[in-house]
Amino acid sequence: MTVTVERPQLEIQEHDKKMMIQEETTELVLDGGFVTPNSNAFGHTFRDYDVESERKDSVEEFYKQSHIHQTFDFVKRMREEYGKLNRVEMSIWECCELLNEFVDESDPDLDEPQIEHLLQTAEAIRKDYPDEDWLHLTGLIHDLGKVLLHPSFGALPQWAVVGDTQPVGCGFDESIVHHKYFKENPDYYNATYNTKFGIYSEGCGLNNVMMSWGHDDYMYLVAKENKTTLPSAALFIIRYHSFYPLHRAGAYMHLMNEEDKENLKWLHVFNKYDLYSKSKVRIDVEKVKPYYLSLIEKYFPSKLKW
Ligand SMILES: O[C@H]1[C@H](O)[C@@H](O)[C@H](O)[C@@H](O)[C@H]1O
Ligand SMILES: [Fe+2]
Ligand SMILES: [Fe+2]
Repeated sequence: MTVTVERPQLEIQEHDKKMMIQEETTELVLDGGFVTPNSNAFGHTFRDYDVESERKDSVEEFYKQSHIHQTFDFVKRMREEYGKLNRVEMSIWECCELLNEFVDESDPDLDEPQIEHLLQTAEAIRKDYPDEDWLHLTGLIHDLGKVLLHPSFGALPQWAVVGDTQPVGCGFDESIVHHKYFKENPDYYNATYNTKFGIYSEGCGLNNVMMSWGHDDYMYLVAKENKTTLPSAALFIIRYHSFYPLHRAGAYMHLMNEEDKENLKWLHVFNKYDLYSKSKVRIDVEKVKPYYLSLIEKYFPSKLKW
């Protein structure tokens, strides 16, 4: 398996050298030294949705439900409803703690509580990019939108919160995991939606594209409406990190504008840590907490509307 990542705005010669070496070795050494493992916590390659494993059937059932129910109308309703941000007031850290009880049913690679995943991602980035504090914080918060699973957010079903995302309002690309279940989605037969562009146009910009509803778009809304000072690349990462059809398979590129293309470079960097830092190695929460609290204070108000 070869993973190609572009490290934006930085000298890439060193990186290129490593990429050449990695072809010869079994483990992939990338960027500042993060070693991407060959197999996940269950001993399989990452994001293999077909391999027989203890999570295979439940993950497939998850995508079946998701693909049936994520329609254009559903997404529109959810964006309007949850965009009000009138449910809870809490800090970023309080939200991290709320996630402790949830396990993501869409994930073939991880069955740990979500707070572990947040810290594993953030800490892995921090090692390789010590100066990009905004990217550390992005790692910590990128999945906070999964609080939609919590009773105080209406306890949404997993299919309305997690899993990969894709645009609605245009055709479903073949690269989407378990694509066949879209045949049970009414939009699949809607002539306005089921073409390459659907209701969109060439280069219209992802900001104008409605994405299937879940933790990405929700957390983007929370961060933006609460006036975070994080850079636009951070908001882009939060909003599209589950858009694997785009950032992994290269689908839907025709909808991107120039700004999206710039931001996509950082999403590629981020994705490696999001995906490959998933492991059974625990992080000492109390030890790293002061550092992350200082970042939260730098980039967010003390209480946010959710
Ligand atoms: O199963 C995972 C998980 O839900 C992640 O949080 C999401 O970002 C991924 O796209 C998805 O495949
Ligand atoms: Fe996620
Ligand atoms: Fe994640």
